[in-house]
Order: sequence, then structure tokens, then C-alpha cells
Amino acid sequence: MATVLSGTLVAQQLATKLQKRIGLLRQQQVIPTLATIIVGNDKASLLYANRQQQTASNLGINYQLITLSQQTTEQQLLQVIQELNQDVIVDAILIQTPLPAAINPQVIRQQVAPIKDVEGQSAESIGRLWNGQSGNLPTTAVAIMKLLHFYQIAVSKKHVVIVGRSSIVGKPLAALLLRENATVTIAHSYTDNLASLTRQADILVVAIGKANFITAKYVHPGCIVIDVGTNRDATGKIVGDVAFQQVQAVAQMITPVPGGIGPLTVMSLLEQVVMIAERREKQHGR
Ligand SMILES: NC(=O)C1=CN([C@@H]2O[C@H](COP(=O)(O)OP(=O)(O)OC[C@H]3O[C@@H](n4cnc5c(N)ncnc54)[C@H](OP(=O)(O)O)[C@@H]3O)[C@@H](O)[C@H]2O)C=CC1
Ligand SMILES: Nc1nc(=O)c2c([nH]1)NC[C@@H]1CN(c3ccc(C(=O)N[C@@H](CCC(=O)O)C(=O)O)cc3)C=[N+]21
Repeated sequence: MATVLSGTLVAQQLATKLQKRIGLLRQQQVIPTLATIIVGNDKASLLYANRQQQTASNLGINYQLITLSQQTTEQQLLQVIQELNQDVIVDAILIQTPLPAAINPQVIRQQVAPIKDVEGQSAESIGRLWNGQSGNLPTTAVAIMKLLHFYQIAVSKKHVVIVGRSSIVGKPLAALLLRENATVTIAHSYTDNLASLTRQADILVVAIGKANFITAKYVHPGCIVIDVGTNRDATGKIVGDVAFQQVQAVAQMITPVPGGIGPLTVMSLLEQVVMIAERREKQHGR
């Protein structure tokens, strides 16, 4: 039976450290501020915003949620981003995905002011990530690395298979794992014979958005399984991309949903907001 890796536990530890840093900023009259934009009503996206709001309020981070309708045009979204770019109160801007099909994410990503781009989605930030330079990083990828570090799971020489190639999870995670000498394979919807590939993984990370998709036959005994997915099953319960019960029986370690990568993503996001606020305070004062 696999050991369950608690993201909630790691998040709580990070929260304690963040509280101190936020206290110091507040002494300088700086209140770290995050603005999140959601376009449309993707369930996982709304859930994420909800957790941001709650956690930010607990920690003393100022939070603005901007929800726009599914019919919003690219031009209208760009207008909202421009306003947030210019707003001196706002430290960090998060544009949640998915975006409506009529909006080109590549165009949007380039419009967020680089210093406020909390998930590091601009071409500049992506270049820095792959070059190993410092900068704002995609928060879910950071959360996964934090979980591995906390549980002292070394990735050097390990074969990590990532299922999903989004710009917020799969691709940036590959870059961070390479820095630590993992051998990385990225699979996606065009991957042939997925199960034979995932069975070769020492560490399997799944971020596809399909409830309980990864069953026991995808997992080699002894594998460490990290489930990023946030879905609702037929009964409305929040479940991951991994069929937890059956995979728990074969894996060595596994992250649950809820209580795994989710809470740690929220905390890593807020840590990055605090980092940006600290950077701005040092450079300009406010
Ligand atoms: N807990 C957390 O912190 C977070 C959770 N999430 C959740 O993780 C999931 C994925 O999110 P995100 O990365 O944004 O998703 P995207 O929808 O942007 O990407 C999904 C990826 O999965 C691949 N994929 C889809 N179906 C299959 C399949 N049957 N076999 C193999 N690959 C497949 C797609 O392939 P292709 O590229 O070929 O289309 C794509 O690369 C969602 O449930 C989301 O809510 C996301 C971010 C953070
Ligand atoms: N640009 C962008 N970046 C993202 O990182 C991003 C996004 N868009 N769009 C939506 C998905 C989804 N996502 C979640 C993060 C945390 C929880 C989370 O905290 N989940 C709790 C749920 C707790 C409960 O049950 O209410 C848990 O898993 O324990 C969920 C979902 C980030 N996403």
C-alpha cells in the first residue's frame, strides 16, 4: 500500500514562513496584492480562485478577483490587463486557464507586465526558466518540486514521465526536473501506447484533466505518482486524474486529491506574490 504524500502538510509549513514575510512587508505599509482574472466558468478554475481568496485572506494578502464572461473578446481582456499593469497597488497578475477558444493565449501571455507575471508565462520568463536563470516560475511546477524536496525524493537519474504538456504544468515541470538531472519524458494526447510508457516511470506526474483516467495498469509497482488533476466525478466529488484506490495498491507513494498538489499550488502562488512585493519594495519603495 502506497504512502500518501500530503501537500496540505507542506503548504502549512510554507504558510508559517510566509506569515513572517508578510508581517515585515506590512510594517513597511506594503500589502502584497494579487489580481486574478477568470474568463468563463471552468469549474477547476473557479475552485482555484476560491482557494486563493480564502488563503490570501488568512495570510493578509490583498486579493482581487475579476471574473469575465465566456463571451469576452481578446480586446476586452487586453484592456483589463492594461489597467492591472498600470495599477500601482497590484503586485501580481494571474490569468487563469482555460481561456475561451476565441482568445489566443499566446497573445495574452505577452501582455502582462513581466514583473507582475506571477506564473512566468511570457517568452522572457520561459527563456529564463529553460536557461536556469532566476525569475517568476509556473506555480504548479514549483509546488511539485517543493513536494519532492519535502519528502526527500531525489530525481537525479530517475525517469520521470509527465502526462500533459500545458504551459503551466507539463512543460515548465520538465525544465525544473532537468535542472536536477532527471530523465524526462512528456506524453500528451497523441502519445501512442501511453500505458507502456507510463509503466516505465520511476515518478509519474499526471496533469490531463480527465477524472480517474490513470488506472492500475498504467503504473509499475514501486512508482511514485503525483496527481495534478482537478475534476468532478459523476457524483460531483472532487477527484484527480488518477484512480486513487486502485493505484494506491500498486504505487510506492501517491498524492491524493484533494489534499495533494492543489493546496501547495495555492501556497506557491502566494509565495510568489510575496516575492514580487518584496522585490518591488526593495527597488522602488512605494
Ligand atoms: N492542482 C493544481 O494545482 C492544478 C490542477 N490543474 C488541473 O490539472 C488538469 C490539467 O490542467 P492543464 O495542464 O491546465 O490542462 P490543459 O487542458 O491545458 O492540458 C491538458 C494536457 O493533457 C493532455 N491530454 C489530454 N487527454 C489526454 C490523454 N487521454 N492522454 C494523454 N494526454 C492527454 C493534452 O494533450 P494535447 O496537448 O495533445 O492536447 C494536454 O497536453 C486539469 O484538471 C486542471 O484543472 C491544473 C493546474 C494546477
Ligand atoms: N493559469 C492557471 N494556473 C493554474 O494553476 C490553474 C489554472 N490556470 N486554471 C485552473 C487550474 C486548477 N488549479 C487548482 C489549484 C488548486 C486547487 C486546490 O487547492 N484544490 C484543493 C481542493 C479543496 C476542495 O475540495 O475544495 C485540493 O486539491 O485539496 C484546485 C485547482 C489551478 N489551475
